[in-house]
Amino acid sequence: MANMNLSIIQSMIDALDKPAIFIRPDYSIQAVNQAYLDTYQQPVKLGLSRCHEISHHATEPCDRHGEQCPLLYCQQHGRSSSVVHVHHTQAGLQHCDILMRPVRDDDGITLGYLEILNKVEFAAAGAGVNKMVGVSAPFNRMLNLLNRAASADISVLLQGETGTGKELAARAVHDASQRHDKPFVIIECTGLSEALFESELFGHEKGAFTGASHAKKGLVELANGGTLFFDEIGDVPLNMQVKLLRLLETRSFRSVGGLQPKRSDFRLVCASHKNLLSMVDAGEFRQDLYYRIAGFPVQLPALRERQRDIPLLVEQFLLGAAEHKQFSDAAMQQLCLYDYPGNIRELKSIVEQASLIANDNLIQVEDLPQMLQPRGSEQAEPGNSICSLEELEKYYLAQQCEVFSGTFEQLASALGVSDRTLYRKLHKFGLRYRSQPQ
Ligand SMILES: Nc1ncnc2c1ncn2[C@@H]1O[C@H](COP(=O)(O)OP(=O)(O)OP(=O)(O)O)[C@@H](O)[C@H]1O
Repeated sequence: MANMNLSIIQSMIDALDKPAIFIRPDYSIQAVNQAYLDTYQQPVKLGLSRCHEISHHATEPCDRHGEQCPLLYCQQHGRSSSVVHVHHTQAGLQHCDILMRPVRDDDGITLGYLEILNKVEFAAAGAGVNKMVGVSAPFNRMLNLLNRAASADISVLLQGETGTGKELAARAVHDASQRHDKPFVIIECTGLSEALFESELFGHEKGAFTGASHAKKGLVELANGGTLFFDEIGDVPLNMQVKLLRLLETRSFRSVGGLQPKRSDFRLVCASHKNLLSMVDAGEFRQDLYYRIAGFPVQLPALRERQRDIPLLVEQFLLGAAEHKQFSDAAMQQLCLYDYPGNIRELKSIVEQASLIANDNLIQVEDLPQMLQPRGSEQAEPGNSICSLEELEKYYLAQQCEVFSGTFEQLASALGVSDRTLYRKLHKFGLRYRSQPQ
């Protein structure tokens, strides 16, 4: 590449305050800025060092290790790519949101790729800190979406089964947004009566109703400048949905007993474990409200879709429950095989229970709750955990859904089954492959 072009690119990345490099299609780093050099441990030799050697300490590109390679995506699709990877940095393992763009000359010839890195501060690849913990591909894909949503002021809808971390994700969006130093206000929608709904949300004036001895600000007003989080929005009854819609459309409201309209400037985040679109179809949720709240929908993966994160989460929860204890290999295997209908919350409670039950520092299979005991364990040797072939099949499928990088059809073919059979098996085990047809 002409030196002229390279010096322009160098000046361009020098102007960025985020770590950035310019790489060639063979992954070699041609230009690097100071922020990048400060972030990573390995020294960069221009023209020789390859990006994956610096960020992953790996001799091969990321896609050989089951991660989506942003450079490959740019090459295949001719457009920018964005993905979250876990990198080796001076500060240890860290989630980085990578934005990669092809750089072309005046004739449209691709000169190379610009890679800009953005640390995902609200996630952790190791236990010990109060952050969203995980390293699996479905978890990293979710981080990528949360990070993107956080930087805009768009309304975010978090959908996922109970206990998948929706409230934690809502806080992460707030903490990573420009509103992070303003209030984060939670509205728990389950079980709110109409009267409570209005006075909780909009506040009331003195004497507005019996017992209103003083005026009280509502949650909407308290959230001014910050984020308003509606947890379990699917539980808001239809007659209250109209009032909610009006608030969201105008950002203005009237307190109970008040005459003057008030305004509040808030960022909206909603969560639901129910499928809101099905509720719209069933006439249980207003369609106009759905489109108002679902500016940026994010699906949180179930724990059974991110089995790789279980040992890390277990370590995290042991730190809070019994720091000196650990699970035996057989017990950890059982933990990884279980379904977790209650997701991360259930895992946390299982870890807390088992660590209390274990008499010594090594938590054994026998210390786990009944539903995690291997089938037929009455006949099995103590500590010898045999799992059924069906469990093994589910475990293997869940792993492949996480690491396989091809299409749904390619996954079926790699597993030696038809598309229909794969679809049926995934459905049976409550699993989903990311590019699975609906
Ligand atoms: N990635 C994670 N790392 C560590 N802890 C997590 C993670 N995700 C969730 N948790 C923990 O799991 C528990 C459940 O999380 P949370 O309350 O955010 O789930 P939820 O989806 O909002 O649940 P619900 O649908 O029941 O309201 C909490 O104790 C939370 O701290």
